[in-house]
Amino acid sequence: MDKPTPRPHLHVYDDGPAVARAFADHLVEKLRQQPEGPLFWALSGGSTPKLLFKLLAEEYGEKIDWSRLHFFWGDDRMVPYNDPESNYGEVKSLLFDHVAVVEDQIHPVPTDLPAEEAAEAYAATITELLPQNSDGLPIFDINMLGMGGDGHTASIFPDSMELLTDDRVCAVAKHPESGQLRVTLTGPVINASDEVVFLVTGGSKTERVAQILNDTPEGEQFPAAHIRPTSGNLHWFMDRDAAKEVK
Ligand SMILES: O=C1O[C@H](COP(=O)(O)O)[C@@H](O)[C@H](O)[C@H]1O
Repeated sequence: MDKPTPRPHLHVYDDGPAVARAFADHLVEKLRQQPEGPLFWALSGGSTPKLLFKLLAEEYGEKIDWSRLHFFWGDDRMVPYNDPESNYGEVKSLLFDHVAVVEDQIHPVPTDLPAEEAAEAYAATITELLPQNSDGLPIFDINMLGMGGDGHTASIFPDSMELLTDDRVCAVAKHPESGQLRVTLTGPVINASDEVVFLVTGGSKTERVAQILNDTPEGEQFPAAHIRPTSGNLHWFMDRDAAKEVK
């Protein structure tokens, strides 16, 4: 018999800033519980992470041993690092420029390469640096994700569900409306993470969150519903608006 999928841990706070603070505290606690060694963190873009990076820079500079953190991205857009669309560029200006991170431990997607080459090079970097599970998949300690209003996560969109089972570490994705190219971690890699944490806020996500977390048949068509780490450590940090219709 298949093992039942454990229920995600749901955490609901008043608003986006409270969600960002709760995640920052969660990170501090994770470092405390795992007091030695590196912590491999896959970051995401999005509105709530922006609040998080600003908060970490302003209030957590001294609370975190930054030398233990190794930074990667769950997805990034194929734009220069100084483009406002760059997920890496955002973290650099909001966080890395203000705290004692170790430069050599920051691993952005090499967006100066053509997209397919960038995906392959990024997969090679991740494979070289991270520990692997028995299936040869890299293990991120924390994979932080957002969810778009269309149910996408990382850059796995509803029209490219095959990326949820792709056997590569990274793949090229295309935004369904703008056609913008991106590099994303694939589903098996996200699900091999020791812990996955969604940060989702705002009333524009209420219906999608309910479809996914209430286990409705409609929810299955959205990539975010298929993120079920084999470790069982799945957390959804939400504000009241996003979680309003979760039963
Ligand atoms: O395109 C992206 O969007 C998602 C969700 O962002 P949000 O602003 O709706 O929270 C994000 O997780 C992903 O990294 C980003 O590239």
